[in-house]
Amino acid sequence: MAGSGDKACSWLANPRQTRLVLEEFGHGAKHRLGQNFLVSDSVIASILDLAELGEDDVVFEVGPGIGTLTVALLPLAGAVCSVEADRSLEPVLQSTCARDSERFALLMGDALGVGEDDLAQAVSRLGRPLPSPRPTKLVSNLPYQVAATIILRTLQAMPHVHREVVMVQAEVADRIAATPGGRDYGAYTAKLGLYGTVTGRFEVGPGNFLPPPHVQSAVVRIDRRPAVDPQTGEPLSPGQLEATAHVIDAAFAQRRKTIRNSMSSSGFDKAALDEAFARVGIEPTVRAERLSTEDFVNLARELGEGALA
Ligand SMILES: C[S@@+](CC[C@H](N)C(=O)[O-])C[C@H]1O[C@@H](n2cnc3c(N)ncnc32)[C@H](O)[C@@H]1O
Repeated sequence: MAGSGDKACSWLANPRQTRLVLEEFGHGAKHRLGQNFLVSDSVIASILDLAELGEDDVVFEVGPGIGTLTVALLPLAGAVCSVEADRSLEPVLQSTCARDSERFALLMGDALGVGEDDLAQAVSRLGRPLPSPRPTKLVSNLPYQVAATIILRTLQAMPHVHREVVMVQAEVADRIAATPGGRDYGAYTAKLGLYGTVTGRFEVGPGNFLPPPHVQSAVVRIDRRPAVDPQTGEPLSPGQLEATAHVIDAAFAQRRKTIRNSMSSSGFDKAALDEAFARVGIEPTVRAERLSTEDFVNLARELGEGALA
C-alpha cells in the first residue's frame, strides 16, 4: 500500500510542522481562499493509494497551499504542476517543494484561468523525459469554493486527465456520487456522468486540517469513462456532448416542473419534445431528477438540431 510503513508520505502533514512553516513565513490561513491545510499523513497515504501514480503521470494540483500534499506526490509522479492563487505562498512553496525541483512546476494564479496548454508548457520547461507533458491526473485538496467547477471543467477541457482524486466538501461528494431519484441528484451529476464515474470515496473529519473547517470533507476518485451513444455504442462527439449538456440544463432549469414544461420554458418546441419523448420512451410528465445521463444522451440525439434551441 502506498504510504504505508514507517516513513511519512509528507513531512509537512502534521500540526507541528505546519505551524512551524506558517510561523517561519508569517503566513495566516486565509478563510476566503479555503486555506485549511491537511495535517494528517494517513489521509495523504489514502489519497496516494487511490491516485496510483506512476513515472509517466503528470499531476495537476490545484491549491498546493504550503506544499503538504505536493511533497508526497513529487517522488511518485513524473511531474507535478501546481496552481496556487495566493501569491504570498510562492516563497513557501519554493522552500518546501524546491527540494525536488526537477519534477515541480508552479504556476501562480487562479486555477480557473489555467488551460491544458499552460500546464503542458510549464511541465515541458522541466525537461523531464515524459511520454507527454499534458496532465494525466488531477490530485488535489481542492479549495471548496471552486471545487465542483474545477472537477467538471478539468474533465471537459483536459482530455488526457483520466483520473481525479479530490478532497471536497462532503456535500459536493454527495452530489458527485448521486443517482437518479436521489436527493442530491441534479444537472451537475448528470453532466459529470458524460465524462466519468465515481470509483472510490472516503470521509475526512475536520480534525485532519489546520485550521479545522466547519464542514465534513470527503475524498472521491472519479475515473474517466466517456459516455457513449446507447444506440451506436460510439463515444459522443464534442457537438453531441454540448447538445446533451444543453438538454440537461433545460431539463433541470425548473426542477419542480415536469421535464416537458421545464424544457419548453427554456425554448424547446413542444411538438418536437413530444416526438422525441415518445421515441426514447420518456414520460413527458416525469421530472428531470428521475432521468439518467443515458436518458439525456438519447433525448439530445432524438432532438437533433432542435436540441440547440
Ligand atoms: C484546502 S487548501 C489546500 C492546501 C494544501 N493542498 C493542503 O492540502 O494542505 C486550498 C488551497 O487552494 C488555494 N486556492 C483557492 N482558490 C484557488 C484558485 N481559484 N486557484 C488556485 N488555488 C486556489 C488556496 O490558497 C489554498 O492554498
